[in-house]
Order: sequence, then structure tokens, then C-alpha cells
Amino acid sequence: MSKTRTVALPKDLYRQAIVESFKKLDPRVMMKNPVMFVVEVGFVITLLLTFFPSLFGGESKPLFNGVVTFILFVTILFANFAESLAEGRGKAQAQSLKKTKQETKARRLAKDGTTQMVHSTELRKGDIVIVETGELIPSDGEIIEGVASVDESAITGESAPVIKEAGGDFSSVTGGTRVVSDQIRIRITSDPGESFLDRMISLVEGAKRQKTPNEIALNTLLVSLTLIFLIVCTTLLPIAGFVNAAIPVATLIALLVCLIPTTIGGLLSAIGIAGMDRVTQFNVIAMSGKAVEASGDINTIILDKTGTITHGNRMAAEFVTVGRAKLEVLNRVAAQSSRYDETPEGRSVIELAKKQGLSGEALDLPGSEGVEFRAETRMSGTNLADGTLIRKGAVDAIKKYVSEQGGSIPADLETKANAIAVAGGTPLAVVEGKTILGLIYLKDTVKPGMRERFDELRRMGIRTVMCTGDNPLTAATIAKEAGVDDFVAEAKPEDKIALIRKEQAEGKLVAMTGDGTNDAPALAQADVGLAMNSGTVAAKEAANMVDLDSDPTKIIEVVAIGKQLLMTRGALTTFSIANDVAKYFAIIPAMFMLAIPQMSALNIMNLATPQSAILSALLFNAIIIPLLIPLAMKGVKYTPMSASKLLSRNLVVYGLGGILVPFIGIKLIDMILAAFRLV
Ligand SMILES: Nc1ncnc2c1ncn2[C@@H]1O[C@H](COP(=O)(O)OP(=O)(O)OP(=O)(O)O)[C@@H](O)[C@H]1O
Ligand SMILES: [K+]
Ligand SMILES: [Mg+2]
Repeated sequence: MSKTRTVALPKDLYRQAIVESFKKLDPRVMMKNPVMFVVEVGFVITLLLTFFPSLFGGESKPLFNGVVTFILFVTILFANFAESLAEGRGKAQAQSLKKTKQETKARRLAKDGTTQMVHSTELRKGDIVIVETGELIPSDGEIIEGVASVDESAITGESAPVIKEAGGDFSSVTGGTRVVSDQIRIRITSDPGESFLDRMISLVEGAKRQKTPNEIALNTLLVSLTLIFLIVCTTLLPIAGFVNAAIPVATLIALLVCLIPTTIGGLLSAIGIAGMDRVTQFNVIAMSGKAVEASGDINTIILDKTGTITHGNRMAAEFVTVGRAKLEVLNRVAAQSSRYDETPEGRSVIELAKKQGLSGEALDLPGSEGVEFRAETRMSGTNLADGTLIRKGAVDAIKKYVSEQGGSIPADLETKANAIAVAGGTPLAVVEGKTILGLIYLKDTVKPGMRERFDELRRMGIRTVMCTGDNPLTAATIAKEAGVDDFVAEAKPEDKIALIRKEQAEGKLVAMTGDGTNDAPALAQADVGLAMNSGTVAAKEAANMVDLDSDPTKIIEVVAIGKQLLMTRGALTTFSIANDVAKYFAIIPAMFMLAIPQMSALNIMNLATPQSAILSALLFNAIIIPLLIPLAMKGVKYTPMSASKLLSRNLVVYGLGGILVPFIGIKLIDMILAAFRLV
């Protein structure tokens, strides 16, 4: 359903990553990764020992020290390379986005109605500009007048132009996109340097990458482990002295580096960057790594109905009279109620009325004023010059409105409205004064493939709830057709937030997709808020993710990527720590054999010589990092299953694998070293 977007990778991606890995050797940079920083300090000490073998007293072999120095150096480079490679794709993408960011001229409207050509960088929030066919939209904004088709390929990669129109949920435009037909007036919504494109560039570039709480927690664990092993290794010195076994410093450093979690320490940030990057490849812009991670733990997804589960082009399809009302009267009043309603629904009502023979004069209403649609009132309408109030809106809202004025409810209103709702349509009641004249049938259809997607989410253990402002009958029909687990009808914006808060209070993580201004508060409240790029500016600003393809079901991919990210990190941490078992058996006997030959009984791996054992373990420790880069970047495979099942499966694969693989690897390296008489 959703496509991935591939960015042309520069041919010299690898060369650049290599250059970057050397630049990252700077201790000030290394310090941000304490585990690898310890390796760097060890490297400096063994380097000194290579040239001054008796620096710390006693005898040590300069050649052995030199080899250890070299392996440590390579270990650091491998870790830096992993991070640089992960960063490379984002940098390339930022480069191509920067090309899109052109400075343009804009036609700004002054207070007195004249226009003035200004530089796009001079535009500020609140400025009004006019953009015509063929011109670039100078900055982010909201259409306040007109309809246009806009080519957004510069941002979304999708070449088919999209229709943007004033009012409703499709009014936002992005700077850098091009108007391909018609003329629009835009109210600018961002100051220079803060546009969507600017934010996108800095995000993919990773300029503002912050460690997520999960990453910080794991990092703390890794640092603690490093400290523990640092203490263990330093206390080995006096213990060895006690049994008269002198342990060379380089050997001790080799042991330390083997035991501290260098594998996960070296790959940790690459895993995080690659996770964000995978989201971007799905054409979703995540404002933070935290949002991506949170999506991996989501329990509940809240979706709105119109435009998310249904196609969303709710169009007036029929006028249905109630009571003794005449169809022509209903036609006229319905159209008049929409005279100032700039939403797609409102426009479609006028179109239908005209199609059914209404003359344009009926909409000539001097002295009248419009009442905009609001999600709170669920009504819109027109106040005529003679004092007559015309309204249209959700049936229950209109009923309440009429009752409050002492009007009566036609007997057949209920059944006729229900008939529309049961078919999945939205009935809008039309009232003139206090007389309900009839209904407008707004038609909408469920998008194809919805049921399969919700089934998939259920297998992941995620509950789906449809939350709509529409009436319960329409909601029930659509909910059943789409296959969501639950639904809430007649929801006002505050009800959506309340629903999210309720789930969160039960300890659940909640994701929400939406596109409307009325969705914005809920998008902000949710742990993961995915806004549609087609949606309003308010929705996009409140959310922590924006889907450039405006496909609300994309949340499924985002959840899968988040889960994959968490799993990859868990799997590689398990693997990294399990590795230590084999390294103990390789190095500890070797160290003591050097002094106490009887200890050779401990050499259960039957390694050639003590030196070979130490170097093999250290080499394995280095080589495993680049070998795991592809896994860190691509992520471990995710198949929908319950969390506990996943956990036990991963423990077996990466825990057991983490113990066994180094036994085999170290033995193999030892055999190769021995065969070539290198040790
Ligand atoms: N232009 C309009 N004029 C009058 N009433 C409207 C208009 N648009 C929608 N309504 C009524 O208000 C109700 C709420 O509309 P709204 O678009 O806010 O729904 P929502 O909360 O976004 O939920 P969803 O998008 O899932 O339908 C609609 O079900 C409809 O009955
Ligand atoms: K290690
Ligand atoms: Mg909506």
C-alpha cells in the first residue's frame, strides 16, 4: 500500500564514511561514547608501551604491544565507521532537499490591497501572498482563498499533483512546492528558517539528534558494566602479584576491551540513526527518535473516520425532505446554508443544489453573514439580512438547536437520518428558522484493504479505535465495514483527548493519526501523533510525525519499524554481553598460563599459545563490529507475534548465539594465526 522512497546514495558513501571515522577519533567526540572512549585510552597506553616497553616497569614485548595497539585502533575505527555509515544516507538526503530550497520572489499583499514583490526570506508569519500557475509557493502557509492543484514532488517524491483548497482539512501548503494550475491566496504560517523544509533538512541531517530516554538508559547500563570490568581488571594486578604471576599491562588492556560491551557500544548510535532513516524511507518525517521508539511499544491506535478510514471526500449525494417540506425549498435553503461554508462538504452542497436546478440568484444574499463550521457546535450556516437563521449540521446538534428555540422535530427525521447512517453516509439536517426541512446525504466510502491492515495490527497485539464526530449509526456501519476493534461516535475534540488520556492512565502507549485542526490537541497528547501532510498546519505542528504520502495506515509500518528498532537494540545488547563467556575462557587461562603453566588445564578451548588466545579474542572482538553493521542498519526481522513470544525467541537466537559464535570465531582465528605461524 505504501511505497518506500529511495534516495540516490552517493557513490562515495563508503569513502566518506571512512574519512568521517578518522575524524571521529577526536577524544572530544569519542567521549560521548564512554565504552569506546575507554578503548581509545587503552589504545594510547599500548601505543606508548610499544615504543617504551618498560614504561610501567617490568618486561613487556614491544611487538605484542604493537599488535594489540593496532587491533585496538581498528576496533575504534570500525565503531566510528558504523556510525558514519548510518549518518551518510541522511546527509545525502539533506543535500538533495537543500537543492529544493530555492530562494524565490513572492507577491505579498499589502493592507491597502496592492501587491509588492518581496524575497521569500522576507516573509513572516501572518503575511498574505498570491501565488499563480507555474509559481513556487514561497513558504509554508494556509490557503485562505481559492483552489489549486499543487505539485508537491519536491517534498513527497509523488509526481501526481494534489488539490489544495481553502477551508477544511486540505488547506495547508508547503514552501518549495509548485502551483500547477489556478491562483490562490496564502496566509504564511512560518518565519524564515522554521519552515517544514528547514525542519526536514535538519532532521534527516541528524543535526539535532538527541539520545532517546531508552538510549540513555542503555548507555548508563553499558557505562556501569565498563566501570565494573575496569575495577575487575585493575584489581587483577595485585592478585596476580600475590601469586607471583606478572601480568603485562597490554594483556590486561586486551582483557578489559574484550570484556566491556564494545559490540553494542560501537553499534548503538548506528542502530538509532538507521531506525529513523528507515522511517524516512517510508516517507514519514519523524520529529524525534523518541517518537519512533514509542511507536514500537504502542498498545492502542486511535484513528479518525473521515479521510483516514474512509476516502474523506464527503460529498453531498442527495437531498431528502422531511415533514411537509418541498424539495425545491430544501435545495435552496441547503445551498444558502453553505453560502459561506468553505469546507469541501459545504461546496459540494452548492454544487448538488445547482445540478438540481437551483439558480445562482438564490445565493445572492446581500447583508447576510456566514457562520463557520466548528467541531464543537457541529453546525455551519448563514444569518440572512432579514434576521432568518439558516443552519445545517449533525442531526443531534440540529435537534438540540431547534428544541432550544421551541421548534418541533418532524416525525420522519429520525428514520430518514438513520437510513442514511446505516448505509455508512453522514446525514446533515437543514433548518430554516426553527423548521427542519430535510437532510443532506454526505456520501463517503471505506478505503480498500482496511480490514487486512487492522487484522495485521491485531496480530501485533494492538487495539484499534475509530474516533469520529459523526453519529453512532454511521460510525457503527463504517467501523464494522473497516474491521476496527472499537469506536467512539459524536466525539468532540476534547473527547478525543479524554480517550487518549484514559488509555494512558491505564499505562498504555497511544498512537493517533489525524489531519484536521480539531485533531491537533489529540495529536499532541498522544505518545505518537502521525499527521497527514495533506492536513492542516495545526495538525502538522502538534504531531511528532508527518506522513508525506498522507496515508494514515502508514502507522502500521511506523509501528513495525519502531518494534524492529527496539528489538535490534535488545538483540545486539544480548549478543554483545553473551560474548563475554567465550572471551573469559579464551583470555583468563591464557593470562595465568603465562605465569603458572599448571593453569593450562583451564585452556578448554585448546588455543595454540597464550599470546594467540589473547590476540584471537581481541581480533574477534574487533571484527564482530563490521560483521554486525548490516544487521544494525537493516534491523532484525520482525514478524507480528506477541511480545513475550518475541522475547523468548530472541533470547534463544541472540543469547545462545552470543555464547556460541565467539567460541567458534576465536578458535578459528587462533587456528589461522597458528597455521601461518603468526604467534
Ligand atoms: N461543513 C459542515 N457543516 C455542518 N456540519 C458539518 C460540516 N462538516 C461536518 N459536519 C458535521 O459535524 C460532524 C463532525 O465533523 P468533523 O469533521 O469535526 O468530524 P471529526 O470529528 O473530524 O470526525 P471524522 O473526521 O472521523 O468524521 C460531522 O459528522 C457532521 O455531522
Ligand atoms: K567487548
Ligand atoms: Mg476529521
